Amino acid sequence: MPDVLIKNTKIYYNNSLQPAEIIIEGGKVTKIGKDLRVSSSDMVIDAGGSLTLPAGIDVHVHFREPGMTAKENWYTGSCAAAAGGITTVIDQPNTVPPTTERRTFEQKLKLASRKSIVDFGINGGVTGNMEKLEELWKLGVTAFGEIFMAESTGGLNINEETFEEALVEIKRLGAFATIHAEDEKMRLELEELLKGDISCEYHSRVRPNACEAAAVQKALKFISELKVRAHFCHISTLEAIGMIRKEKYLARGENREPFFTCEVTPHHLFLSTRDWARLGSFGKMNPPLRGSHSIKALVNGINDGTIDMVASDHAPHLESEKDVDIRSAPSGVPGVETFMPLMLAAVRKNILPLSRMIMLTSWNPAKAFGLDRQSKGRLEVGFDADLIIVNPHEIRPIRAELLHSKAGWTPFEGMDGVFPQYTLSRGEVIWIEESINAKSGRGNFLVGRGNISVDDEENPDEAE
Ligand SMILES: NC(=O)N[C@@H](CC(=O)O)C(=O)O
Ligand SMILES: [Zn+2]
Ligand SMILES: [Zn+2]
Repeated sequence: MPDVLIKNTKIYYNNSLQPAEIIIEGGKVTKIGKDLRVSSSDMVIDAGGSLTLPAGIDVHVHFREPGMTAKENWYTGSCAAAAGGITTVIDQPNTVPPTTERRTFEQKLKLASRKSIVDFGINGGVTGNMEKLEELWKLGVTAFGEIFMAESTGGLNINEETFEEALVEIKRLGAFATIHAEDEKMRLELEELLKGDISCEYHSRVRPNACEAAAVQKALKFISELKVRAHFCHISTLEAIGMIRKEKYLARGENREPFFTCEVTPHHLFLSTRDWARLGSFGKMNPPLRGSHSIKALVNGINDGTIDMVASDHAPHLESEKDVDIRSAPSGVPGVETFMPLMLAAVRKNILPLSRMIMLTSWNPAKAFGLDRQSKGRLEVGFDADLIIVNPHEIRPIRAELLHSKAGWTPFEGMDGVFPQYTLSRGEVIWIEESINAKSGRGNFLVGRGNISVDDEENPDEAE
């Protein structure tokens, strides 16, 4: 008897939506068909004609634990993820203490394993800790970074020399670098020049498009010289999109995969410098809100394949912390729970096709971050049953009071969202009828590629 039968649903298959039934056994999808003639199962979900889609994989969250648990913790952050249709997250290293060595990695792993209700990866931080990268990689970090080329929350930014050294070491390890690309020197110069500017828009001026473009250019140079696998976090500008498009075009010309991937956030897609008036210091994040030309370029980039994935950069801060003058406010906005709802609403509005949205939120992140190895990222037989069931016609305004992050507010208040009716993680229903249905700690650690014991297990013949 199957564990779960999803019936009366539609899936996206062969370029169209098709009626389907799905059987889940042992946490994996084991059968998909039009009419599977199953007489009984432990659990039957009648989807009532709604869609079943792969759940989201969010490769960029800041769950703030250890050290900043007033803002978020692994339980609240993962509940927000589940309620928003995300079943896999990758946590960033700028916690307190930062995840830059064995001790702090193990501390975070323990906390996350005890509390998370969704599966998770943990990234390793890059500061001056060159001699620690190997141990972190072997412990199973998913990737290194986000490596901060400029100042942001946590103050983990490094200079150009250290950045290059880190990429050399990451290449040596056969690992993967994720990069927060903004130019610190330019930011500091502009900070000096814009001293008298006390408007909120100041934050967009002190980190202008050129600030991101300069850093992306430098990083691209190192990446292609070293041929190191890399990923650009939260790309936000017309200029950066142009450079990335060109590099990918050159790679195609040489008949090879590009060395890098990139992500864009929902806040850079759906908010703009026009929102400064509404959001004030709550609109402060790095990179900052951009103008309409950049937003058009991002939309083009997600449609033409220049952008590989969407990630939330969920960076919760409390209302009391944000509600101060623009210079004192911390940078970052919450977004893990609104990520999929905003993307699904964008599909409804024909901003992008459903097929592209599925790629951007599940398969592409799984592939880039090596989670395909762990059966993540597809609604297909043999893959983990990480699924959402959604009615795409059910658009409702986003309301902070209904969200689960400790942040308690959202920059997307009142905007349209399509929320999941069900979220399943490895076949378990963890979100149903507007409530969480999961024990803390049910989430699994997705050990990274560098962990030797994993490789030994998977390829016993190849072990040295
Ligand atoms: N995006 C932000 O503005 N803030 C992030 C850090 C980061 O991603 O730069 C945070 O951790 O608060
Ligand atoms: Zn960042
Ligand atoms: Zn971030």
